[in-house]
Amino acid sequence: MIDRLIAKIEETQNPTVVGLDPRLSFIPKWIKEESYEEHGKTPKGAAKAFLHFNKEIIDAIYDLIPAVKPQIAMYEQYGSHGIDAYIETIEYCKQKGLIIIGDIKRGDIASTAEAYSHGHIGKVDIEGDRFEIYKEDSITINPYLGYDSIEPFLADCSNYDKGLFVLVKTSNPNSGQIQNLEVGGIKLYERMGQLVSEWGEGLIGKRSYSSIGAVVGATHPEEAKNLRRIMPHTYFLVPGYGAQGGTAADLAGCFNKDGLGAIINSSRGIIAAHNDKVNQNKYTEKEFAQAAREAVIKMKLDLQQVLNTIV
Ligand SMILES: O=C(O)c1cc(=O)[nH]c(=O)n1[C@@H]1O[C@H](COP(=O)(O)O)[C@@H](O)[C@H]1O
Repeated sequence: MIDRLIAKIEETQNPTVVGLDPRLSFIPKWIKEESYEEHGKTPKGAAKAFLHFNKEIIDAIYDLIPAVKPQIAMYEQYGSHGIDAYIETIEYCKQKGLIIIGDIKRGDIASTAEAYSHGHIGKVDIEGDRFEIYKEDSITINPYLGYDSIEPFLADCSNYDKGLFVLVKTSNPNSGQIQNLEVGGIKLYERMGQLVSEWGEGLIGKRSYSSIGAVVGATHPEEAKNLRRIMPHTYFLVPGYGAQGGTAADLAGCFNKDGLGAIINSSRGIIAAHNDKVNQNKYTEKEFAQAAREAVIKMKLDLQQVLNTIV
């Protein structure tokens, strides 16, 4: 998976992943009204509005970016219709050649983890016939139950060229309550960084990076720099840029000297750019996808400036 992701990052010259985290408040009124008219003001109406919104956003930006990260919670809350919208969003993005990082943050063990793995990145077996269900290329995993919550995914990563992004140092304000505790003379997130690096050793690709990556928040630049040193062969998925306050200056420590090593996520900053205060009155309701495209271009320039200081 990691070699495919790096190839797409190089092709687009853009280490950006756009988070597809739709909310009804971001969706233009005309899309919601069309959907409610056909499907009612119901979970189905909401899920169909998400799908329409996502497709227009993807049409406007797919040529500029290597990857998308749909956040499953936004869809799952609407039950089976939401899950259908999640799956159809992934299929649409795959048709456009994008790498899919499913933000599912699973964290169970043993046979339960194996079921998550088969459903999301492997295949499910029904009486000897095999089916791909969600079709992500990579998924986010919570590792704080230990190796038993990682190991069941490794076979599918290897068999189907898939990957994981494992939470190491998360972007949220209170992540330090647990992740920065001292354990055996180092911080817990540092220990987790060592472990994720070890767990990924069997899945190193041609470009010397592992398909087992790490989630490292842009909002904690010192910790990111520290982790970059601890885990040189681990790709970082970096959320927290933009809406959560992470800036370009905070990102330099996430990259390696080769200009690789990190892919930066922005969700609201791109897909809700038309609602952003700085863009007030700049876009009509019909121009939301154009607003997303312009936000991607702005982010790309911002990231290129960071990369210019590194390589
Ligand atoms: O795993 C993630 O993607 C993630 C980890 C983390 O530490 N912080 C974090 O914000 N995220 C996700 O990244 C996205 C951030 O969205 P914005 O703040 O709107 O850019 C959401 O989907 C979060 O669930």
